[in-house]
Amino acid sequence: MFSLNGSSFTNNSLSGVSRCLTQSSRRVSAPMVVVAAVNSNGKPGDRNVMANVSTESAAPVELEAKTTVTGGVGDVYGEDSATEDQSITPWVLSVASGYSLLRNPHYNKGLAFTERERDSHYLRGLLPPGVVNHDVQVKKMMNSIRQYDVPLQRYMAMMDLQEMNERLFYKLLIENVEELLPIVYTPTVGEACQKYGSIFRRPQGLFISLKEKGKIHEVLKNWPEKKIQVIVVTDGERILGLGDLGCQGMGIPVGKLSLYTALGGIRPSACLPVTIDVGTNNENLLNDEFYIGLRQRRATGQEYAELLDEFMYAVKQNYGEKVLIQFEDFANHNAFDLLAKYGTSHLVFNDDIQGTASVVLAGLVAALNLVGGTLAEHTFLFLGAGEAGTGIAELIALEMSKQTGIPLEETRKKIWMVDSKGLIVKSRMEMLQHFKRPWAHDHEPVKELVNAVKSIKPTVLIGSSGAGRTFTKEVVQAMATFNEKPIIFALSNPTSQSECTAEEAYTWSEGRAIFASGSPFAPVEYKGKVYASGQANNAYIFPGFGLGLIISGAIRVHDDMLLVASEALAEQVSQENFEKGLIYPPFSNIRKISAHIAAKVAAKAYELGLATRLPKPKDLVAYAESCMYSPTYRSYR
Ligand SMILES: NC(=O)C1=CN([C@@H]2O[C@H](COP(=O)(O)OP(=O)(O)OC[C@H]3O[C@@H](n4cnc5c(N)ncnc54)[C@H](OP(=O)(O)O)[C@@H]3O)[C@@H](O)[C@H]2O)C=CC1
Ligand SMILES: CC(=O)C(=O)O
Ligand SMILES: [Mg+2]
Repeated sequence: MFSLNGSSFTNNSLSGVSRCLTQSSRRVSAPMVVVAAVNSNGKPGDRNVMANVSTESAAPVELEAKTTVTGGVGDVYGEDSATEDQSITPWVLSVASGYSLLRNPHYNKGLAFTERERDSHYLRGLLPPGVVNHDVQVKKMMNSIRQYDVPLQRYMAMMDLQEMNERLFYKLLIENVEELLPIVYTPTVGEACQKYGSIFRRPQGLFISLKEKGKIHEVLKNWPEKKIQVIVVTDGERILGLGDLGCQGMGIPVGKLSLYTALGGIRPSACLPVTIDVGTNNENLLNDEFYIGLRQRRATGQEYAELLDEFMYAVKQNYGEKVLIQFEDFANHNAFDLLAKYGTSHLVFNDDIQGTASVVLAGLVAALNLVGGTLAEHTFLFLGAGEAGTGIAELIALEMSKQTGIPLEETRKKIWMVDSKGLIVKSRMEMLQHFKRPWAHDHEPVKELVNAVKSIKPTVLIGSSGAGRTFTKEVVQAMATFNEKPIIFALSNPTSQSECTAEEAYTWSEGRAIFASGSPFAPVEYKGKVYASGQANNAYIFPGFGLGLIISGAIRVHDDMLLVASEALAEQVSQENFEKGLIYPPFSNIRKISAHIAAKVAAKAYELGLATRLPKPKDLVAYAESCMYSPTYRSYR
């Protein structure tokens, strides 16, 4: 659905085949496009009102008298109150048809338009005569994508499809999720971000740079959709384990939001990808003639804080209290502060700190079925004490504390961390960033990971360093000497940054490791047995988590919601999965999993008094499922 400003009116106006709806109230069941929507008398909110009458659904929609084009009732566009010397903008609601219908990704069905639709929507001659159904289109598209050997080419083919036929894109992704997730998400999305400047074609989200300071509220209105429910925002400073990619980080919010739709059932039109561009400290990008972002070093301090603050309040002003803002891939020197600052005023969620914590805790709870013991009986060692590492550690400590009644300060002592300077110990306290301090325990300094492993003797080793191949043979072998079944998570993305490969984990532990990684690895054969590893990635959590917040109308995120999301995910691991050594369920079941996560998160929101959608539905799983977007084609009258 497009609501276009004056400048794009010509491109999208519907030529001779357009028909205007001028009655004050009528049923509409054809694809509708707002072709001109310019604030007529400078009345704030006019464009929002117009967006409300537009709909992506082809289902009949009642247009209330007060929101129709004829003015009069309510005079929402100021047409009646305008004096003769005041100008107003003439605008129409048009039915998308003919060429413009084929160019509209929300409504285009390509060769799946029926004979009747081809007649009634002026499509004759614009399409070849063959008619194929949605299933055949999916089959054909998968064949076509499989022709590409290079993952980045597959990524670009998927992006082209998303811009051409949205429902085909989502059907393809949902039905082939295990094959396509590594394309639209990690690892390929990492390469796409590195090359985003060269492959950039059309806007997939909003770029908000320092140039837009003071105008962010207006910039948000340039986005064609008005009913936004989820925003994923990055400032591009820590893109996966690839570092500062500046404005090119846009691939991440775009990818995450396509998973919100495919995996969590959030309507595509309700998703808004945003990249905040405050510059980059990446010299290669600054010197790259094809770089698409601001060519300056990163703004920091007050300048940074002011831009972010303006953004956060403009979002609330535009989309209301209940829009979910997911912070993604910020550097840790901003991420923790932003979460703390806006956690009390906005519905915010940091995927790297909180989503990752929830998915890893789920994997650990499931792994206990294979190794035995309770969480509190295990000892944890992390390589990497940043957002992911300390976020996971805190949630494990919280869960241990809830299970045992032991205070949090005590349960934290079961968790150790190594950063780039070595083991985090009390003697380093003064020099530590605030988020590392709870993990500084009594121990002599240790520089190398392998020595920390030998000294602490963890049962669980978690890599969250962004540094590839740091779980060496010696490290994995050490884990395997004092653990019958060492639990090893190599969380760093993309694949190049994984702390070890699946093959290394199984081979060096002689097939005994319980292994999961952030980016997927193919099954490994070791001594005649095949080992399939799980993907410990926050993609299991955030789509269902966000859905739960939305369906309950939650106004704040609470740690207990992360715990129940974890529990819901762990419950979805079947006996059959365990028998294969898996601690996560297959992604092919993800929509069912997301509905369960959503139901538990929503239930917790109601319990905590944070839900605003009343009354509470009786069966939250069924309700969550009923709210999920389906990419099935609609029939156009
Ligand atoms: N699987 C998943 O779902 C997720 C995976 N991740 C991945 O985790 C990684 C880290 O992300 P995040 O925590 O946000 O990043 P941060 O930058 O916040 O933290 C990185 C941490 O790793 C430490 N570190 C870096 N290099 C080394 C090294 N060679 N040896 C020891 N420690 C090292 C850093 O040390 P110091 O503090 O001293 O600089 C820091 O403590 C990324 O690759 C990201 O893709 C993140 C979120 C979710
Ligand atoms: C998965 C993810 O969020 C990350 O690697 O940053
Ligand atoms: Mg991330």
